[in-house]
Amino acid sequence: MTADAETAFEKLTGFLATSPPGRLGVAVSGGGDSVALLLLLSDWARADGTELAIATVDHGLRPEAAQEADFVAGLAARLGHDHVTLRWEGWDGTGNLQDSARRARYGLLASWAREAQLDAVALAHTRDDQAETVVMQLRRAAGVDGLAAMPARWWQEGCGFIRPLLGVGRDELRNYLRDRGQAWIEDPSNADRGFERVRTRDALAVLDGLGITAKVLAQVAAHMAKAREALDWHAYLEARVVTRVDRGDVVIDRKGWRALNDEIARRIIRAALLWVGRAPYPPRRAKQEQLIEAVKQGTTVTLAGCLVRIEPEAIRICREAAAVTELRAPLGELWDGRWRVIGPVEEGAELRALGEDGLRQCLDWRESGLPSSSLVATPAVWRGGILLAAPLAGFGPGWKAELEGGAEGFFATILPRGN
Ligand SMILES: Nc1ncnc2c1ncn2[C@@H]1O[C@H](COP(=O)(O)OP(=O)(O)OP(=O)(O)O)[C@@H](O)[C@H]1O
Repeated sequence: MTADAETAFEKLTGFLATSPPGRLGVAVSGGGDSVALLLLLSDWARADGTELAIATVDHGLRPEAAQEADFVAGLAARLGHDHVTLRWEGWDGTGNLQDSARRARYGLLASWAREAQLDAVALAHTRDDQAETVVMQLRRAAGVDGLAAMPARWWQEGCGFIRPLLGVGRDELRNYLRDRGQAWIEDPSNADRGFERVRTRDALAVLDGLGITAKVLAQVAAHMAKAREALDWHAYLEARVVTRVDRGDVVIDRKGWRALNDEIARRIIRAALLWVGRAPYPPRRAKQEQLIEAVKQGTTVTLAGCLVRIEPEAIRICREAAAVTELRAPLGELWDGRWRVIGPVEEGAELRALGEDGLRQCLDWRESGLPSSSLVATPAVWRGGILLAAPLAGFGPGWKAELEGGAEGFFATILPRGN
């Protein structure tokens, strides 16, 4: 082994030693980083007796993608590992394509891992990717969380993801591949200056001259990740004291919240918005700060699919009715990503928001103790225009609505996610 190969292999082995997976998935695009990861992991797996399974995502966006998947399949077969190509057909033409493709990729990998009963899926992000992420976050005036950049381990959609090469440089991996005589596919978008990441890569070459190397930037990310972990713990412990979950709402004690350190107070509000509003990302920092100012002034506001309602003693964060008006789900499936409604089987019935019309039919809704603004955004069972049940408003015997993950699910979102 060359020096580069040895360092990369040692770092990978050290990373995996902390919690060795029994069956490991590897996400391989065919690019240099992930081909190197595959080769390194294949050597490690042979020595360790671990089973590897390989997946390539074909986003269906470039004609070459199918050939790239075949290239990876061939390599996996040569190394003696199973390979699957996961196809994405879901882009509806709305939103940011890159972002949608990335989210779809993680979704496809997670469901593959769950089905194949893999303990984790490894991705090939390198120290250089980490450094680029830090610089891109600087541009967004990020705080501790953003500068912590990419975590080395995290859990998403029922699947553990790991990035065992975050401590290894891209050049080391390329040298390793050359030494092994292993080809890879160069992604043409890596040279497209239309992408922020490519421009950032060029900027890093300039920063390098100032001693701000990829290694230094990756260290900054590691320091920030430690700080983030401490802040998450602090926020979690305080949330336990000042916050409770009331059905689907998060209710924060106003006095207790006002006495908190600003950063911790912001984290608790942000967690509540994410959990109630189901958004993949929190609102921008400036928006969060405006919201906090409004809350301090005692003004009720809406943000990120939530209604933040000021009560005499509490800040009640509930789902915004307008955000769920169009949501529909068959009975038995999750509604609004978190509610499961259970009751007698009803032909032709579906889940929709209770809404104002529905609430008018729930004569005893006040007995629920929930404000009408919360109730209108709760799940109800409808057949056409007929309301069959509204479990949270006490309408329809034999029905109940349960929160997926329970109230603890909220507190769990504040806990440190792992670095
Ligand atoms: N089409 C793909 N099929 C399988 N794995 C992929 C694919 N694209 C990316 N990956 C995995 O993700 C890693 C990072 O890829 P890349 O840098 O292109 O993603 P990104 O979009 O910049 O980052 P991220 O996915 O974290 O947002 C790759 O090294 C590989 O492990």
